[in-house]
Amino acid sequence: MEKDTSFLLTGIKFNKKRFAGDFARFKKRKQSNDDGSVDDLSYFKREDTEAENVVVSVNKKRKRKTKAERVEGFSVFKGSDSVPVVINEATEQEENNQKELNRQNERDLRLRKKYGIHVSGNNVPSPLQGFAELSTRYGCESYLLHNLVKLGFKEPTPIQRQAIPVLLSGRECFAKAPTGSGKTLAFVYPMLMKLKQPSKDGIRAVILCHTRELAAQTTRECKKMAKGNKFRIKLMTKELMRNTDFTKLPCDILVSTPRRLQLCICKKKKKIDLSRVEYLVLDESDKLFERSLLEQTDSVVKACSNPSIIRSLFSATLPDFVEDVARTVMHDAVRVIVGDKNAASESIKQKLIFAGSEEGKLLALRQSFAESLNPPMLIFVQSIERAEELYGELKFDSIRVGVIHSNLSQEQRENVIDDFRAGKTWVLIATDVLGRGMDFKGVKCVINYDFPDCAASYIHRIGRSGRAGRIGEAITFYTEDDIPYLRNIANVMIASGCEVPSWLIDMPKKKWKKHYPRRESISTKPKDQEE
Ligand SMILES: Nc1ncnc2c1ncn2[C@@H]1O[C@H](COP(=O)(O)OP(=O)(O)OP(=O)(O)O)[C@@H](O)[C@H]1O
Repeated sequence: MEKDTSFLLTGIKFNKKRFAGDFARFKKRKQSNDDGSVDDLSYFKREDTEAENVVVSVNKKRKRKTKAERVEGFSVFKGSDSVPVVINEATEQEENNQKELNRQNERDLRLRKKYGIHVSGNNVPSPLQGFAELSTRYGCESYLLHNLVKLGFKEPTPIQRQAIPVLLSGRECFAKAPTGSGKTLAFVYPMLMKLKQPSKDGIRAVILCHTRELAAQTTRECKKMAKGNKFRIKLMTKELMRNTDFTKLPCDILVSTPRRLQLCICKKKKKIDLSRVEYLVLDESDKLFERSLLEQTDSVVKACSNPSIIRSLFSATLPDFVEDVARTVMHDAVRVIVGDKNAASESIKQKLIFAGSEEGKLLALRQSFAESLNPPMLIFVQSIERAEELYGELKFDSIRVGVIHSNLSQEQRENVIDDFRAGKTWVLIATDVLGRGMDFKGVKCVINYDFPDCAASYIHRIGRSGRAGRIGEAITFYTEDDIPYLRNIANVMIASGCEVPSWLIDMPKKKWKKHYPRRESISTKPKDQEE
């Protein structure tokens, strides 16, 4: 490949011939493992009796096969007259196998239908009936199951039911599932299971996140899930970049933004070696493929050159172009979609409010605080400048308000997040830097003070509330400038099961380019007093 071409966008196909060995290895991998003994399986709901039946019937199948082999041996001694018996047995065996396969397929279909899981790809592994199957089917180590118990997770979420078996069976995967539906565990857990034990064999897994905040959060989640094992899980911080000889860095899982990792790849001396990476996750993958991050993401994907690498893409939004990239770059990948492709999480009550003007927005906001302030609450605006302006307006009101955007130092950003998590701040004003991936427990309400710039951004922003099955609320202010784009939001609302007034449905659709209208500044000062 030429030096400066994009790896992701050149339509590279996996060379099955060249990697025939790996290909065969994937095929050979067993999906069931009978020796997983965990003391604590009773904690998990025993929905998995069907799965156990499958394991039992697979064993039966094995037994039958042994019988067939014995018959074959017998026929050798007995002479040719026993051959027809062998053929009959073999045919019977094949029929039974086929019947069992059909039954399994039906069970899979039923389970996928129940949880709104849609899959495409060859031989997609069966979804999980429950967490206990991680042990019975995949021999998951008991410390990992104990960690699930400690985290209070009783049942897998739909994306976890399907994506975990896909990744455990060594398949690449691109997945879309609603915000707050546990995608992090869906990619971290199989990674920990596959890595098995810590090793000093260079960097073994990489998780790319679009912001430092998300990278820090994902590192923390990884550590929680890996507790009890001595995996080296590292966050790519400025200090690490500055002070580390990457040629000597033992690291099982590295979590980073694409920019920081690219800088380490391009270092002249002691640069990072990603050629042994076995697992690569692109979280918020559609964001990573946007123009601003594409080049950096591309260099990381290219540097992860291990031919048997397992790559996966996760997001709550999966535009067609990301699917196209996934299909060209990935090998025999499985596509997993949970719910409707253009929907937001169904647990969020979505409202649109016509605020008339910029002044109207501020009035409406203050009025809603006066009627019922329901913290913690996030307010999204379209720019750094507007975030500061709104903060300037609200900081003297009797609410605890904070602000976050990319012009703050790393330390300031960390402090703002810590204060919000700790409940010291009730209302956090943010730009889209916080619009994706961040998991703040119990955010009750998201206000889109400024209309989002695209449908995906709407879905991610409002998805900061209504997480892990909790109820959330999303209020979106709009002015005349935003009216042409209302229909696009209405589509998301309809797809997520919200009621939408008929006049909105009748509006014409407008192709949504990035929507950043020039807005009047946020201020209650009379115009002649503004600086
Ligand atoms: N099986 C489970 N049962 C209950 N809660 C879970 C389960 N799995 C994950 N969670 C919790 O759900 C919350 C949301 O998970 P996570 O942040 O992974 O969502 P996500 O799908 O990545 O969302 P987003 O698209 O916004 O990034 C977290 O607080 C997590 O601890």
